[in-house]
Amino acid sequence: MIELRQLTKTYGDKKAVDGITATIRPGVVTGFLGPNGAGKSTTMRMILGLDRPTSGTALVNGRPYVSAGAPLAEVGALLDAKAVDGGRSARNHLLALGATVGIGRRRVDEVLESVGLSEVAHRPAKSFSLGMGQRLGIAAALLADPAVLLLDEPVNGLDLDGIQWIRELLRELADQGRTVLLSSHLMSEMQLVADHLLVIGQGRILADTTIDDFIDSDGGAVVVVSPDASALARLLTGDGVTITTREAGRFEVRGLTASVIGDLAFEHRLRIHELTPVTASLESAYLELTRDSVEYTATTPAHRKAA
Ligand SMILES: Nc1ncnc2c1ncn2[C@@H]1O[C@H](COP(=O)(O)OP(=O)(O)OP(=O)(O)O)[C@@H](O)[C@H]1O
Repeated sequence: MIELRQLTKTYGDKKAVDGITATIRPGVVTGFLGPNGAGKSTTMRMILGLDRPTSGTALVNGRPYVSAGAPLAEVGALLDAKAVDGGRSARNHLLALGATVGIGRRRVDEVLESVGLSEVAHRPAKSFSLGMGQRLGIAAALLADPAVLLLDEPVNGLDLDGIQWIRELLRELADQGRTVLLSSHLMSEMQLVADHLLVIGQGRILADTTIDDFIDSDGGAVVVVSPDASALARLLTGDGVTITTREAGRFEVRGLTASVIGDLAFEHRLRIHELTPVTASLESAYLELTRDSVEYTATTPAHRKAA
């Protein structure tokens, strides 16, 4: 179990993590999600004692991780899959790591087998593809059989097969009663692997919920294409209705059904060329939730609200 209580990290006048309180439970895969710069890595570093909180606490199994007796056996972490001596073989890398906590060949070979690297175990790590490197990083995290796993962007760069593999592995680890926390800024990947979501934006919690409830919280939207878009958007604007202009003549409405929009347009003699309900998806719920907290955005017009 990981417990965050009012966890805060300030760099200069920037709050990278701003009073996060959450409990990450054993037995489920928790996805830690947020746009670039949201504070995910900083939070994970504080959990691992690699960064000191400005205030608040991060506890692993009831105490700060730095004070854990056998750190490798307490928390398995993948923070940077490239942090490997590339000249060493995968097996030697794990043997060297294992030697620090009395883990020998048998366990190393077992872990190599479980991440599917047995056949390339003698190849130098620098010859590994991105996906193989991620597998090696995960092998290192699993080595001492920890009860808590913390994986930063573990599916980054993996192909669909690799993502499937991680999903099954994480499910198995959670089913064994472990605490599994993994971060990503991509909802599409998270949707495939997590049961529970902790969503942050600009250092603050935006959602702490199951994936199913997260999807349900998004009522879906209706896409409207109309040559009278401005007049129609003005007509539809009201309490509980959100209108987002995607491009000239096309906007998205939340809070009204397609039939209500169609009837209103008809009554006011406004033309509609397209009226399409969009089923709620995790991706759309996520984009909606984090829209105002995206720190680095390439284009703004797509998110502009209609007048
Ligand atoms: N050592 C540091 N010094 C100053 N600012 C920092 C430092 N580390 C992180 N930050 C800032 O804190 C904020 C949170 O960064 P962090 O890396 O935790 O975000 P993230 O959610 O992991 O992002 P990404 O998805 O891009 O990895 C960012 O604005 C970042 O620029």
